[in-house]
Amino acid sequence: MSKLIINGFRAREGVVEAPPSKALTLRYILASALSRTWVLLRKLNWGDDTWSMIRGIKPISEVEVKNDSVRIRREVTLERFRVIDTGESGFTLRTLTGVYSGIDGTTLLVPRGSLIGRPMDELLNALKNLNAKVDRLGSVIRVIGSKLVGGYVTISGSISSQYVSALLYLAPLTEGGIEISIKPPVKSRPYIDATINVLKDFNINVEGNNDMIYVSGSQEFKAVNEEFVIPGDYSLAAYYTTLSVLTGVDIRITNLHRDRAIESEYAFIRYAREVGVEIEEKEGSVIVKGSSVGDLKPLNIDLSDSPDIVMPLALLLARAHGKSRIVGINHLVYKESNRLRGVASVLKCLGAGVNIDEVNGIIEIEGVHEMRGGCEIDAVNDHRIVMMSVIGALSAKEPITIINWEGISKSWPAFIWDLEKLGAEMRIINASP
Ligand SMILES: O=C(O)C1=C[C@@H](OP(=O)(O)O)[C@@H](O)[C@H](O)C1
Ligand SMILES: C=C(OP(=O)(O)O)C(=O)O
Repeated sequence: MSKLIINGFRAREGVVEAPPSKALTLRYILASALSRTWVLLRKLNWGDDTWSMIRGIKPISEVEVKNDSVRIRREVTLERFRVIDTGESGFTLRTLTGVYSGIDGTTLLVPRGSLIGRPMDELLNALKNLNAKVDRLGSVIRVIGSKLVGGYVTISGSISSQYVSALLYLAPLTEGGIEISIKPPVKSRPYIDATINVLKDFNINVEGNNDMIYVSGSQEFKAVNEEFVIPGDYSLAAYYTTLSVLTGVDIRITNLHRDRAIESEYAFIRYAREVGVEIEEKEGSVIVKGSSVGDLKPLNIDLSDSPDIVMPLALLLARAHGKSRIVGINHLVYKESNRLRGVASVLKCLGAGVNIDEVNGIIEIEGVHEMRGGCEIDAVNDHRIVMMSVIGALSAKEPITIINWEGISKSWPAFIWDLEKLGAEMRIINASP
């Protein structure tokens, strides 16, 4: 185990490129694996979750990885037994459980680390109601797949939108399609829309409104283009925005395209503006005017739709003048760690006032004028808690030590180097030789 010591920040360079979208990388890889024609995907997010998805599709597809691109197409194999290591990727485990339910053969899906114990039951029950043969042996999911008839199914919307994404990927593979009724409250809804948009890029027809979605069966995945370029990730770029504000340095973030954003993640830009940050958007770039930030305003908001921006937004609110309240985030406890607790522990180290209510999914934050530091944070190997800890620490008065930070590789393996280029002063101490 190593310790990451954050000493401070000396601005060096103000132009950075947003890392490619993790959520879209995974969606395009999975859809391409179901397409009979070759699809070229460029500028992928190369975090651990992408490798989990690539391992996951290999038994049913041809995959050629070259530089930062991948070519993929569906392959018909006679192989009828597969074991897949899904790593810690919730999206991979859930959507593959759905997809392999509709493909002949037995598949064992093996979750690792923090993914063991994350919720799956609602999805397994929904699939069983569609006559899929799925069960769980300890942490391993066993899927005995076959062509399913399809039908009507209800699923909770309050645990994870990825259950719905799983059913959406499965539906075209069934004979008669699936009608999905999502039981409210529906959390992370824009991620369902992101799945629907990617399916549309593969000629899959999806109908319906908010809580009722219908996807007809026996549809072919046929990519509308031979090539897709993955756009930047607004939920990851949010940490650059936060760094700009907390350190008072202007930063231009390239590779952010409004028209291809996932709304859950783009919402960060809207809230940052509400807090009082000046942000300009032009030609695929976001320019954050950290140097002209005055007093930040507190917020009272519902982030049911946007779980992944809670962490960077909490950092901004920790510097706001007054008390903020974020509600609707019960689902933060089901992520790579219990993120309500993670956010609280980072904010405490920074000296902000914080109160969490895990039952009702609420965080209250009392802003401070200056981030304190001088403490140790256990980032519990949760990539978004690591990012929050590092960015908070870069603006703190006293050095902060972060342990269990290696989980950063889930979505942004180059995070530490990318920040060093901007002027972050950090060092790593290896606890063992
Ligand atoms: O579908 C996706 O790509 C995601 C959906 C969200 O999860 P939930 O739907 O479980 O809230 C989000 O937190 C996760 O990082 C990515
Ligand atoms: C929760 C996340 O991803 P997943 O659910 O796919 O593991 C995340 O990236 O923060």
